[in-house]
Amino acid sequence: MTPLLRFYSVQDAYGEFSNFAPYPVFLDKKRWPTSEHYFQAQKFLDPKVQERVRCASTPLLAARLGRDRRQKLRADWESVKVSVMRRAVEAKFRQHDDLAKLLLSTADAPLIEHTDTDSFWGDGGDGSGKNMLGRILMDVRTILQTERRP
Ligand SMILES: Nc1c(N[C@@H]2O[C@H](COP(=O)(O)O)[C@@H](O)[C@H]2O)[nH]c(=O)[nH]c1=O
Repeated sequence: MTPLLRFYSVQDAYGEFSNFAPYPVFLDKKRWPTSEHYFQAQKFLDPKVQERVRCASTPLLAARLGRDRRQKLRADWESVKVSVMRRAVEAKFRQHDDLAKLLLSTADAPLIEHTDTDSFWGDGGDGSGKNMLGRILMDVRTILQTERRP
């Protein structure tokens, strides 16, 4: 059995898989400093608010802006958030070949966002979470494996 591969902090092993890792993505005709900036900005439909998130100086500040409920969340957020994340993560790995190679080097290892602060995107710390970010990474890995198979 391939051992589980857990990641979370940018500074730790496989921190490149975190949305906070400093890999810009180009999407919707704009450059986003991290996939987190893109993801958080999509919570809002107002282009001015999106732009404020895009220009946040760190991914943590982008996440704070995205999580600030003084700004109204778009009404359909719950139904679109997984596809938004998929789009951000796929762009990140397609646009940085070093990252694509790192992802492919994990072969068939289960990828787990290991954190007790998030049981939707992460594993909830005890494995009870949905690990949606890990699942999306594994889906992107499958796409890249299929495309690059000789
Ligand atoms: N890595 C990481 C976090 N986790 C990330 O937060 C995002 C989900 O945000 P939300 O849906 O607003 O709760 C998603 O990218 C998830 O991977 N949160 C943090 O505060 N610090 C961090 O280092």
